[in-house]
Amino acid sequence: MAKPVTRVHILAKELGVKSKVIVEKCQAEGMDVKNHMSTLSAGRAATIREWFSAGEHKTTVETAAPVDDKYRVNEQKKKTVQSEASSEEDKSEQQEVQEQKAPEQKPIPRSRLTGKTSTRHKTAAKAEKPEAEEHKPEEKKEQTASQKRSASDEPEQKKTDDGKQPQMVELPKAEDIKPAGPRLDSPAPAKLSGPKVVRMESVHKPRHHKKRPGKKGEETKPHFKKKPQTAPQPVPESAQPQPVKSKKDKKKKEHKGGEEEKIKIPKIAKKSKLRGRDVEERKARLAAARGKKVGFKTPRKIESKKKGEQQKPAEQQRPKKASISEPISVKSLSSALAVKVNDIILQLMKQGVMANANQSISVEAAELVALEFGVELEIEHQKTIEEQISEEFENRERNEVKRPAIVTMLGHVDHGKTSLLDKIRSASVASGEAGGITQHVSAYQAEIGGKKVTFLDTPGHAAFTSMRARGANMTDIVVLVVAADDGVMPQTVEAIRHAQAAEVPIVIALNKIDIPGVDTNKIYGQLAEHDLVPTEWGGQTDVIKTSAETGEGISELVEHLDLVADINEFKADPGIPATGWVVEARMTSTQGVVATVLIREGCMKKGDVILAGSGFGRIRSMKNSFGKSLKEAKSSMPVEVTGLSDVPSAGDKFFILRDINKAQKAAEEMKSQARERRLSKRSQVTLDNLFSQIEAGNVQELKVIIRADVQGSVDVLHKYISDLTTEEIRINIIHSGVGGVTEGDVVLAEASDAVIIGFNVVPDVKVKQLADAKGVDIRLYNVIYRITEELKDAMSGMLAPDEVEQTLGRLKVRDTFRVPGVGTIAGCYVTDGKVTRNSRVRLIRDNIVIKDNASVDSLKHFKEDVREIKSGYECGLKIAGYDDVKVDDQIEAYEIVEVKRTVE
Ligand SMILES: Nc1nc2c(ncn2[C@@H]2O[C@H](COP(=O)(O)OP(=O)(O)OP(=O)(O)O)[C@@H](O)[C@H]2O)c(=O)[nH]1
Repeated sequence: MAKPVTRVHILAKELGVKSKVIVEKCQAEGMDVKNHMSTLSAGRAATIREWFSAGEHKTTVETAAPVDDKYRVNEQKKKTVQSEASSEEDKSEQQEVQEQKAPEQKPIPRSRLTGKTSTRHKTAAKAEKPEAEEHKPEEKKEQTASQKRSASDEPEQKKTDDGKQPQMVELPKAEDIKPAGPRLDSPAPAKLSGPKVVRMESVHKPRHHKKRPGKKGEETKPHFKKKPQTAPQPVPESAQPQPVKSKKDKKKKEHKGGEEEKIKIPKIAKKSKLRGRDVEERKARLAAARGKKVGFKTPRKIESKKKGEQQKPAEQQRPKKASISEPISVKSLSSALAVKVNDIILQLMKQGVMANANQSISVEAAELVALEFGVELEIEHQKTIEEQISEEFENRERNEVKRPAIVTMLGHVDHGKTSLLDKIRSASVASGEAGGITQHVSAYQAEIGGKKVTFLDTPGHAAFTSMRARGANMTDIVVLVVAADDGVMPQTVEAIRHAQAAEVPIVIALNKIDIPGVDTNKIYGQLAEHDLVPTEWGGQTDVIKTSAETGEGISELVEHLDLVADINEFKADPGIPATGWVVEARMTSTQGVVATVLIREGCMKKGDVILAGSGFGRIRSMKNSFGKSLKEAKSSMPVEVTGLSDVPSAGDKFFILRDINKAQKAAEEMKSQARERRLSKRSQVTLDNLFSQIEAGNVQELKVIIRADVQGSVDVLHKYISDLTTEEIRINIIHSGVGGVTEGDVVLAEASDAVIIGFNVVPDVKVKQLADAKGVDIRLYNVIYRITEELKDAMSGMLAPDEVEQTLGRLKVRDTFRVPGVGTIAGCYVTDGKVTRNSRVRLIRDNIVIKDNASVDSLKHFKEDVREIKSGYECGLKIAGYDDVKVDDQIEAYEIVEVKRTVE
């Protein structure tokens, strides 16, 4: 659906110029346009189009100072912009060719040129149709000639692109064209009021930019409906008829007669007055036109424009610009926009956002609402106290010294992570650490042979990644544990991806080396396949052979990790007040809140004021990972502290502060912000918002996770998707694998801001729920070209998922019945949602799609035909045209719904 307004970057894309150029030009002309995200009314957009269109869109008064020719978009340039294939070099060559050609073309009226007809010609032709009817046969002839020429121009055009020969051929022929008189089917010229309008709006640029991408085989993919391109109908000015006798049109005719320059000069002098009136008039016309045709404009606006001066008091009071600070609640938006809360709730509902007055909404939702009410919304990001404190800590002067490395162990199940950690810890105890192993701890510092290393014992890859997702990049090094008797297994690969995504050094612990007959070379080969070429093979990855059983290689591993810390210069100032992360925290009945924190840098003492997430207080007690009471702890040390007022979350930052009141204020603020955050949606990169994120400079790299039914598909997708990398955006496939989308994929996608592409696979219900909760975009396909098409469209801001699949329910096949003459009936149990007679269904076996997009032939409850069956009931279902249903198969019921786009 078209929108009443647009944004600078969208218009820039359309015109093929940089947003910055438009912004600068607008500012120079006194328009209130701030940046590439600024909204533009349709009137303004039309004015800007004219500035940048080298005379094609004659829609506004000629009041603005001319745009520098290099920014004007002529036909040739537009073509270049649209053509994805053309390189920067081509562009500059093309410009050169045009510049050389320009003096030749100048004296020739545009209407005489063959090739593509400009919008202006179309207008002229339309306006003069009645008289032209008399010359129809002649015109038809001309049309055919033009068509031929236009077709033959294509190769000529290409030559130009190659820099061999410029376009605009057959100019003399065009002079022969003498179409005269208007055509019958032309609409009557618009009658407008307003004395200062020099030229009328004649041809609208198609407003609908968001359409489904074209199907395979189509040469081009128009993103909006173009009027069928008829043959060019150039109308020489001399032959133009004058059907309208009004003064205004006479004036218009004068302009067409080539006296534009003369008229421009006095208009420039009256610039500001004219612009205001003209823009207002244009807005009114466009609003009225839209209201009639598509009716998406709010009735309020149309009415107010119809009434002219008599605006409603509420609208009069409404500001043109408003600012608001995050988090944005419906109430605060209501007062900022001067719009009733109920009206805002209504607009949000139209966007599919359900919120009450006190609820927080996302920035995007707020911007869209503001847009609907014609208010430009500025979002002020107020620094939270935590951010202020964090900044203060970052900006402190430092006297840095080496600190122990912080290490996380990852690897396949049963490859020996826990055994290795236990061994290191007991070796550490044996090597003189006081106390004893009293309990299982989530982090501890080992000291073997004078080398200190801190180990984080996270429960799995997901925890490691979700910590990272929260900004808690606690780990300096990942130790990848690979059992020598088992080699690289699926979870090892997953761990490699997580570690690679975290961009931390990876050290391999080749464990269980004590087991006889292990083939290390085979494992090296497997590791090399995942870009981890061992140093023994001349690569960069260190492999330490260990045995948690015999203790072999343990001290070597610790020494090596210490060395990596040296090489990577993990440094910190041990003297400044400490800061770091919360590793885990719990409430106990005896000690209150007990939190294990990891000091990233600095020093903390018993009695210090601590702020950790929503908790604050004075440190009552402090213990090391062996249960020994401490008075002081330094960089890279994990310690257990008590004294916090509230249980912080794992991954929260902590700070040692001087002022307890400041700590209390910050903790309270964080508590309320955490609540607000939970309520408003997280803005994860999705294909829908990809373009706006690229434009805003938030994304230079699109991270993708691929899941497919077979390895062959994974390989093909790898190639196709990697090939989409452009100058503006790089595609980075961070993980790929065979089988359904897993929870691990979703966690990885969330942490890395990646999009998941599934080919012939589906996520199970739990995974889907997780993805929804985390705002992770899972895109499912069953045709490869659709993937590349949609990615391309997303990257160019043209994605139009106006048809969206909506899952209705899931069924489990409990039994199958063969009915002669009918086929196989699946005896199903609806485990989730519902299935209807009109649903589309897909058959899934082991998370792999076996049959998709099938319809339901029959749906029965016992012997009765039914329209739908809800969760908890059994049914007999026949999939149309498919009989290979097996017990334990899953059937997913879904429907395709049209969803209004909300993407900018
Ligand atoms: N022979 C031998 N066995 C080992 C070694 N390390 C671990 N094991 C055995 O391997 C099994 C699994 O070890 P764990 O330490 O529990 O493995 P894990 O990777 O922590 O497993 P999860 O915590 O389930 O992921 C246990 O029976 C250990 O005794 C080793 O170096 N040599």
